[in-house]
Amino acid sequence: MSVPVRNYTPRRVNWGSSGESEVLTAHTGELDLLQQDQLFEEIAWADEAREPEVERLDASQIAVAVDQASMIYKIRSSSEYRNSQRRISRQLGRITGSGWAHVPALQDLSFVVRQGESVGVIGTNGSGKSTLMKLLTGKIRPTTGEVYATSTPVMLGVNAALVKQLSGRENIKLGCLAMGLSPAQVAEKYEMVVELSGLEASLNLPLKSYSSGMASRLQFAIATAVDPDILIIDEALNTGDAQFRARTKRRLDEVRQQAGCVFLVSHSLGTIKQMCSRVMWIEQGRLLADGDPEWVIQQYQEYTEHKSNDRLRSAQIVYDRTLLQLGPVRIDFDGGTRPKRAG
Ligand SMILES: Nc1ncnc2c1ncn2[C@@H]1O[C@H](COP(=O)(O)OP(=O)(O)OP(=O)(O)O)[C@@H](O)[C@H]1O
Repeated sequence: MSVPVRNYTPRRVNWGSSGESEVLTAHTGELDLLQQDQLFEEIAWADEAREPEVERLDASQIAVAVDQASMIYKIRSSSEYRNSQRRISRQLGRITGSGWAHVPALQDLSFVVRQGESVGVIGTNGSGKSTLMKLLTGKIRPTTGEVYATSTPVMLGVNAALVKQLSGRENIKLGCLAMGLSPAQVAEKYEMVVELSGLEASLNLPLKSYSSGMASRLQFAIATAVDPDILIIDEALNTGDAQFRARTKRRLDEVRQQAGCVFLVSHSLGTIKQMCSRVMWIEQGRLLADGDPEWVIQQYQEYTEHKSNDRLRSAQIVYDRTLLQLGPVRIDFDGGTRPKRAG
């Protein structure tokens, strides 16, 4: 059975005051026309409905499929804000049922990740990376669209519970049991976890004597004991030294070889380059780039450099130019091949 994935490629780009426009197709050399100093006035989808390209995929190779997923958080507005606006808000509230604010976090994301891929996820603060990971684990449901996963992804964050009063050894055993391993499986995995943590010399000490980097390493080592099909790592590797990263890479390679896939969310571009075969850049809630790590990271660095020097227009140009190169994906499933929904 197979899952067709459709690529809609045409987009219309208008730039300059002359109102020139040209339909560009993603993945063509025409994009060279767009030099960095050109001003983009507008980027919009081409209105013309073109026959989509259909790429045939084997469903057994798919780990995760995200289909036009958007996420809007609905939160209560702060009381100070409500108080300062009381008179107006009371009147408005009568009409709109207010007191609630809507925070858009992700907009219309579609992509497919295959078994064996290691995907780096980058983006500036608040761009939507963690929200996407929460969608993948099923912790939250998308406001619109759908997220599918062939098995429940295991999220490894820096906040996994460790007990401060217990030793490293006891934490390994407890942590593995808490993740659902049987005592026999814990015994089987124990040495691997110890080796991966690289903390042999400190394992008899209580956890409260560990540095935050040591604690993160232990968390990481414990979490990878479960051989998850889909592993999500959120920032946990940043604190590790070069030796730890080398060991981690070996373990992640093993996880991938066991037909799994790995998502690594990190602000450490060096770690991402070292570990990942594919990089997604999420910015302002949109999937801006998805592909070769070197290329995506280069665009991202250019963008953040402009931003940090307050060159907002230039940053916007990099944003628009990068978005142009992304071939949007639309997902259709054949009957019976749909993986289960995440969550
Ligand atoms: N529980 C929540 N309720 C309301 N808004 C939220 C919630 N979680 C995240 N947001 C908002 O959603 C947007 C995306 O946040 P998210 O945490 O996904 O970004 P991020 O890329 O992981 O950021 P960072 O790199 O700083 O960790 C932000 O505007 C954030 O304020």
